[in-house]
Amino acid sequence: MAVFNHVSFDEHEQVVFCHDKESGLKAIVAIHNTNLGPAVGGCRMWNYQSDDEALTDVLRLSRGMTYKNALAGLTMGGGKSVIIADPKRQDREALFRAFGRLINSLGGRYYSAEDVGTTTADIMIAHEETPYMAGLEGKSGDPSPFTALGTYLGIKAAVKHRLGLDSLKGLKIAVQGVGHVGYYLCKHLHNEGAELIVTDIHQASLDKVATDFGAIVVAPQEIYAQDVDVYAPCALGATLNDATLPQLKAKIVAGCANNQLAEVRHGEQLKEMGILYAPDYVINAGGIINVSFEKDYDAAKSTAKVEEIYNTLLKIFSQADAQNRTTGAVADEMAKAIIEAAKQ
Ligand SMILES: NC(=O)C1=CN([C@@H]2O[C@H](COP(=O)(O)OP(=O)(O)OC[C@H]3O[C@@H](n4cnc5c(N)ncnc54)[C@H](O)[C@@H]3O)[C@@H](O)[C@H]2O)C=CC1
Ligand SMILES: O=C(O)CCC(=O)C(=O)O
Repeated sequence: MAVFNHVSFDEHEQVVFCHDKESGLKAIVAIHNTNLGPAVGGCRMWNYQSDDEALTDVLRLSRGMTYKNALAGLTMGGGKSVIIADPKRQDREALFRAFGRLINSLGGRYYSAEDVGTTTADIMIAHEETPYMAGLEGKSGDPSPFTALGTYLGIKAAVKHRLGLDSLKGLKIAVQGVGHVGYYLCKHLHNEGAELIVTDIHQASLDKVATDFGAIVVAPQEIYAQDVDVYAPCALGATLNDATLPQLKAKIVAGCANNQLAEVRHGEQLKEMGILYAPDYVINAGGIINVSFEKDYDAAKSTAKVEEIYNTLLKIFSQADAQNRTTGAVADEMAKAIIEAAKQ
């Protein structure tokens, strides 16, 4: 397993592999860039099929956090951690205590938080072993509702730009993944009168959105080809790839999942297809923005900053049109300028 020659290695500052025999913890922490401040990004717990798959994920996710934090105007660098384990695992205390000790050993270069497969309860356990945890209960808490708010506003910005509409009323929106963020997102969309088509691999989550918001449920492999206005990827990454792009009928792709494009060229393909893509790390910054307010937490201030995502996206969309470039290329350029300026 190569690290420095890995296809997703992007001059990461530090990659730490950890094993704890007693708890069985196997984790990787990737600190991508700290120009803007200590690295901050959540911890994902997943049944990775191999160490290499976990490494790829943490390298890609941590890079995304650097760009996300920069473009959201936060004084935080980018990092992420992954735990190789079943996310449904029941005995979690020893595991997250060991994880907390791992994070503590990094001395504050990286702060962790909740992500796919982890909960704020896990984060609170780890916090007993280290101060370097964010999204704490009683402080900023679960970032998911704020990620959902930002994603909802990002969908509205994309609809405004691509369809010229101020409301989502009557629009059809396909949501892939109705977990922590997906559920709250569906609530916003439903409240504004959108028609929802959803999928997930977890039946109880599907039942809940069907009951609460009248969503139509389809099988996971059927979500891409739905005749909808917006496709919102809200599960795992790399779902925009060679197999799925030809199926898309949506005019807009805008969702909260990290690393939606399998490769950069899939962003170019979306542009050629006339599909407006809201860059993932811009539209899904609501959670990390909320986490950034952890100290002296103020929900109103956090909400106001999350609302800025709407205008940031409109600016990216307009610039991409004017320069005939992909939205991803424009967002990357803006983020890189901020990261470089911080270095100076
Ligand atoms: N929680 C947060 O505040 C943030 C989350 N994100 C990203 O948003 C995405 C969702 O995050 P959460 O809602 O927190 O995670 P979650 O784990 O609560 O929800 C993900 C959902 O996707 C479903 N899923 C997994 N594979 C699937 C498949 N092949 N087809 C359909 N559904 C599938 C899962 O069953 C689960 O219900 C992730 O990519 C995460 O990295 C990004 C920024 C912040
Ligand atoms: O909101 C979170 O879960 C923490 C930040 C993060 O990991 C993310 O934005 O992907």
